[in-house]
Amino acid sequence: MNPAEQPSALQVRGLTKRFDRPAVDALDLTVRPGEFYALLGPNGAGKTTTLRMVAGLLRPDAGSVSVLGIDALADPIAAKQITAWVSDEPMIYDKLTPLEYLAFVAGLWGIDPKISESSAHDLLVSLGLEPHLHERCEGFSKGMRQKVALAGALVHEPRLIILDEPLTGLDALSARHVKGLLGDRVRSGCTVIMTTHILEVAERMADRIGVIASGRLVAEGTLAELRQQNGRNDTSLEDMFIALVEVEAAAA
Ligand SMILES: Nc1ncnc2c1ncn2[C@@H]1O[C@H](COP(=O)(O)OP(=O)(O)OP(=O)(O)O)[C@@H](O)[C@H]1O
Repeated sequence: MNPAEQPSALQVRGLTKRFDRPAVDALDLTVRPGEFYALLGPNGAGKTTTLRMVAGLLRPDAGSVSVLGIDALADPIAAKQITAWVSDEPMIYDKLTPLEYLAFVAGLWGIDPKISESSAHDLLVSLGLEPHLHERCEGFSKGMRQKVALAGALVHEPRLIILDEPLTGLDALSARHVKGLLGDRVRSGCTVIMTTHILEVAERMADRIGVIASGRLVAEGTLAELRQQNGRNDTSLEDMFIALVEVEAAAA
């Protein structure tokens, strides 16, 4: 397919969710196929709520979500088959070992165990879990559980990988493993959308960065484009982020 005809990896239009006040406010967002997209924003900006709606875990009040051309609200199962969602509060089955957990998830997706076994093994090894493959998850630290949950989310070879704060609480080596794995997936054509409060990660890894404040996209672009929009070439992402968020807070 001509790249110009390829559907967006994610296209969100007018996405809205209100709790006691608007959490996501008529949000438009487009992420291109094969892009590493970092979503930044202050606490309570609406990042998780947005991504939970995209992943089909929360029904929007209004708006549309399209994942690689699939209308995710009209056909949530088709959208979920090509999407991975990794929450910041991983849930795994404690009584299973990482290999058993991945075999269980592969079974849910109907994947042939002969195929899933070796890819599950490779996935867990790439995340540094080789010494723990046969230990029950109940004794695992939060970071180890996060990595098992990430591996589980990738078992069905999703084309769009959505992660909420995947690096929080990981030690330096684990963070490197996760970043390496995500980088590999992007190089093989997957799209990654990730929220993070670690601006250095966004700066280093993301092709484009979106900044959300009060449920709206207030800035978007490559780091160079964000600097240009800000009118300064020497500004750090942290300075730009704080300036954007302060402007939004003053306007609210
Ligand atoms: N289930 C819920 N019930 C009521 N309010 C909610 C619920 N989920 C989120 N909110 C509210 O919606 C707003 C957006 O929250 P959200 O978790 O999306 O922000 P966030 O950008 O992910 O923040 P953080 O960086 O702190 O994780 C907040 O004001 C939050 O209190």
